[in-house]
Amino acid sequence: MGAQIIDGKAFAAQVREKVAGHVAHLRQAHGVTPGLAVVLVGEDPASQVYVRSKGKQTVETGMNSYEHRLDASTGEAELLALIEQLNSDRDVHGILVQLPLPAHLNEDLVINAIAPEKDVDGFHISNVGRLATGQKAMVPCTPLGCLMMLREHHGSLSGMNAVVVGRSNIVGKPMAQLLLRDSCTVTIAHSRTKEIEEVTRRADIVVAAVGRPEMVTGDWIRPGATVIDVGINRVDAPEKGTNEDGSVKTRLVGDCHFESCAEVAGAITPVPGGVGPMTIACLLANTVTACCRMHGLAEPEGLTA
Ligand SMILES: Nc1nc2c(c(=O)[nH]1)N[C@@H](CN(C=O)c1ccc(C(=O)N[C@@H](CCC(=O)O)C(=O)O)cc1)CN2
Repeated sequence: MGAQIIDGKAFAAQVREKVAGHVAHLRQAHGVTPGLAVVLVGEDPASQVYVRSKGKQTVETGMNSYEHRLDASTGEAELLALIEQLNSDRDVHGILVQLPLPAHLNEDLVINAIAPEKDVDGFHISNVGRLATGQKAMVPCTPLGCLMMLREHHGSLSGMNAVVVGRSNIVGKPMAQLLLRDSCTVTIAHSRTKEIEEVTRRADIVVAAVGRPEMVTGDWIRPGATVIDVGINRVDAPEKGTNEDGSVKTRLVGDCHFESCAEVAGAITPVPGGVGPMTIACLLANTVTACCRMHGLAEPEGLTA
């Protein structure tokens, strides 16, 4: 393995430290405590873990955490009424609705009901448009985390060739916008891209966000390129044996085949411990940013796009 490992866990800890420092300053100098409201509908086990972790880290960094857990059968009107209440609550600076929502709820409708200035996920159509047109926006947490790691690793990204594999609204598209804003030459590749390996082989930076386990292999990567793996896929791991109930044990893998990519790349993020931890750290950063913007205060340095 030749590649340097980009340690997202350690980098996320640094981001949280910066967030905590700025929160302490806001409280002492301005008497303001940022507050984050997280809404979870239903009992999806992974979502429950993420929401618990968000609440814990919010409190650990000195902010107020407001958790709203709603039954899986909650109707749209009830959810929208809660969002309306949080929109007008002056103690709440950030609002996040954990995704995925149960199938009977319209995700776009719900997200667009959040006040754009409190939309710490950066998913509201107004923030999407502002990002695309180079205006001040709330930026989606996962792409923001990737950008922070790339800036830390490379310094300037100006003039680099970046290929984003995946075109989702949550990661692929905003990632491409952020790289463009940092003056990269950006290509978005996807499942229909012809000779995709040749496209990625031209890249100085490959961001893989397709949701397909280990799709990107070492022969897709230009020697020395930086690989950011956004995928978090749980796959069977028969080599680890079975659980007490007889089911096969599992392991997490990214969208990149780690071993073969790491042979060729100059730097790579692992899964787990790469992009994932940065997602929650950037949520905390966005909450502080939203709070500062709402109160007309200086934004923390190094925590925004
Ligand atoms: N409203 C939102 N919903 C969802 C988002 C989001 O950004 N906003 N992202 C994901 C889930 N997510 C946060 O919500 C998230 C996913 C993964 C991790 C993480 O740290 N992963 C670890 C591995 C964890 C494990 O062992 O299972 C890692 O990669 O090291 C954090 C947050 C979907 N929903």
